[in-house]
Formats: sequence, C-alpha cells, structure tokens
Amino acid sequence: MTEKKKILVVDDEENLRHMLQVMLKKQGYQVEQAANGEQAMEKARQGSYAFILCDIRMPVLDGRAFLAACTTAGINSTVIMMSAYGTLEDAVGCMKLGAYDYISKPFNSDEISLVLKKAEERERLKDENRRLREEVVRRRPLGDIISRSERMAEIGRLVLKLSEHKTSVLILGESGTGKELVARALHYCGVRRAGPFVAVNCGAIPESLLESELFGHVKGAFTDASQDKTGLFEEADGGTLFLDEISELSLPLQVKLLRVLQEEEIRRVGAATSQAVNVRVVSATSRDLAQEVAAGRFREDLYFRLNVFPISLPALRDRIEDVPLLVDHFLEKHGERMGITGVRPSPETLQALVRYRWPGNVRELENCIERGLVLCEAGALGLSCLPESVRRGVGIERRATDIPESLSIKKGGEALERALIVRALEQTAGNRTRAAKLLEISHRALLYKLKEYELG
Ligand SMILES: Nc1ncnc2c1ncn2[C@@H]1O[C@H](COP(=O)(O)OP(=O)(O)OP(=O)(O)O)[C@@H](O)[C@H]1O
Repeated sequence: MTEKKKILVVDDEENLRHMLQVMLKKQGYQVEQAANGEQAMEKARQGSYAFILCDIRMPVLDGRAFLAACTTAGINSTVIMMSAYGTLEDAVGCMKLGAYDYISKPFNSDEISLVLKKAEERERLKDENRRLREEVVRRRPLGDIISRSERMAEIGRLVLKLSEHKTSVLILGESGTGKELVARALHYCGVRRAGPFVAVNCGAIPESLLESELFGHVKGAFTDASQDKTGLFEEADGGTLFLDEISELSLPLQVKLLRVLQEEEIRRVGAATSQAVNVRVVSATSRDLAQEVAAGRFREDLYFRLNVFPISLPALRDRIEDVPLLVDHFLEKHGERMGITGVRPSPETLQALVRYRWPGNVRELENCIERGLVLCEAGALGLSCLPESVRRGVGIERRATDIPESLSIKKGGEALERALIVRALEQTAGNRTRAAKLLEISHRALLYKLKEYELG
C-alpha cells in the first residue's frame, strides 16, 4: 500500500480548515492544520508535507511572508494559495514568490481535487526528469564529451577519479579543445554536482573589475559600490569555480588568489573580515603556463598550487579519428534544433573534414557543421557546404614540413612513418583496421604506433 500524501492546511478560519480536512481525507490525503503562517512554519520545519494549502490574508504571518520564510528555510513542499474574493492580484504575486498555483474561494471538492492532481502530476514529472538525468549521467558519465580516441578515454578515466576530490586541476589545451566541457564533467560527475558550477573567463573582464567580480565588495568600498556585492567565489560555495584563461590574471590578483586557495577564506573588497568558502577550483589556459612563469608573468607559487593535477587536452588534429564521430554528433545536435534531421556527409566531405588541420579545434568543427546544415540540400552535406579553407584541405602541405630539418635518418624515418599513419587515417575516416591494411602493418602494431606518436 502506498503511503498517504501529507497536506498542511493553513487558514485563520476554523470552519474552512475543518471543511477542507474532511474533504481531503475523503480524497485519501493525511491532513494537518495551522491557523496562521507562524504555526505553519513550525509544522513545515518538522514534517515533510507534499502540499501546503495556504490562505493569503492571515494574522501574525500572512501567506506572502510564509512563502518567503519557506524559501529561506529551504522547505520544498508544493504551496498552493487560497485566494478570497478581491485577492486575485495577491495570488498572482504569490506565484512569483514561488507558490505553484492558486485556487479561488469558495471552491468545491472537485476543484480542489483537480488542483492537487495537477500538482501531483507535476511532482511525478519532476521525479521522472531527475531519474532520467541520473540515468543519463550513469550511462554516459562524461556527459557531452564525445570521443573514441584512447587519449581522450584516458582523460575521461582521470576526470572520473578526480571528480571525487577537491584537488586543484589545471586543464591545458588549445582554444576549442573542450576545456570547459572537461571542467563541467569534473563538477557534474562528482560529489559536488548538487552544488553550483560557476565559470569565469579571466581574460574577458577588465582588470579593474575582476577583483570585486571574484571576491565581491561591500557597499562604499569604491565610488561605484552603491551596495554589497557577492563575488563568484561565494556564488560557487559548495561547488566548483572554473577560472578560464587563468594566465590573464594580473600579478596582484594572482597573489590574492593564492591566498584564497591556501586559506580557503575570501575577503570582500573593502570588508574588515574574511569568510570561509568551500570551493573547488578548476583552472584552464591555452598558453604554456610554465613559459609564463619563466617569463615572470605568472607566479611560480600559484602555478604549483593550481597545477596539482594537469590535464592536457590533445588538439583535434592529433585525434583525427574523433572527427567522424563529432560530425555525427553535431549533425544530430544542431539538426534537431534546426528541424533538419537525417543529414549525412558525402564521402568527399568526410574526407575533407578529416584532412583539415582544425586550428580552432572542436569549436571550429562544430561551427562548420552548423553552417553546413544551413546550406545542405536533400539530406546530404556536400563539399559545397564546407568553408573554402576546409574544402581545400588547408594544412596537408604543412604536414610535409613536419619532417624535421635535421639529417638524422632516425628522426626523418619517424616523421615519415607518422605522416603515413595520419594519411591512412584520413583516407579511412579514422578506421584503424582499414588504415592498418593500407599501411601493411598489423592492427596491433598500428595501435602501438598511434600511442608512440601520440596520435590517438
Ligand atoms: N569532445 C567533445 N564532444 C562534444 N563537444 C565538444 C567536445 N569538445 C568540445 N566540444 C564543443 O566545442 C565547443 C568548445 O568547447 P569548450 O568551450 O569546452 O573549449 P575550450 O577549450 O574551453 O575553449 P576556449 O579555450 O576557447 O575557452 C563547445 O561548444 C563544446 O561543447
């Protein structure tokens, strides 16, 4: 037998409370009563009610104040307001404050039953949604990271391990390689997923504003500080703060960040005291941070602090076997949004896509596919749908220059071998079995060489 759902009826009119109690009990609910908002708060704090039916105008603590108190106390029962004649505007106002619905007095048994059934259906959908989300995360724990390359799979395993800890992680990689995606996976796969994920691009905010953006400020701290402001560290409390383009942080701010990381406390600009924060910091850069340290532009102590676990994302051209998979993914993702489904790339298109060097990495590929979908005709992504640079396969010639200038036969031989493997993968759209055949080596030998040359 399923447990009866609990309802709290809040109204200062005893007759109405009684009438509702009888009505709702008949409908199978377990009912309790409160005569005003204050009494209701006391009960709501103790018992977990599926629904609270609440009058708007009451002495002591009225319906609005009760709703606000529920929000502050983190009570998440579904609240339905009961509005008497003339309080309809108040009822609508209450919905803005978080009430689910309202019902106008006087009402009969059918009306109240309908409102509650609607609310129950919403709860059921919310639960189902939550369950499906969890299922998606369970099946594809790395969420949206699409890849088949061994290097990315290794990164995935590391992400899963690191997501359970608070250790600082520094994500390295060219622009568009998926650094933010990995930062999100670190957050959403781990124990902090119920907390907030807050991202900030340190290079996009003027230096003069960044300090108060990160740490907040108190009213009057500077001319424009007309009121207190919460910083991003506080917003990310209990969760993860992603500091993108960390190399762009000025030296004075680097000192402040280091202090926050060491002491796990922040002080708002202009404040006299500090406050504790519990934030996991994940940072990213597309620059060579060690070189920035050597050049005196980045503090070594902060570098060591952030770099506890570096994750280096390979450029897309170094995991070319991911291209066909990503193409399918983006065709589906953007096709669905644009209402153009079932589009397939022609063989020449796929060949051009795997030959191109993708200086803008996955982001550039995504944009290219999105653009292609606009131009495609009759369900086919032809060559003419690609930007000219991609069509021309820019960069194939550049590969020839990858052969080292030195006369070492060993180095030259390796470069040639690498170039042949890349070409075989291009021609077979990343299919390793077919590539191994073209190269006239075993599949196993190819896997070994891919690892050796860091190609997948
Ligand atoms: N492996 C992947 N699977 C699916 N989508 C990806 C993948 N990698 C990147 N993307 C997509 O490519 C785009 C760029 O990724 P992201 O913003 O994470 O890159 P980034 O390295 O943080 O870039 P930047 O350094 O310019 O900030 C995003 O739309 C992201 O969803």
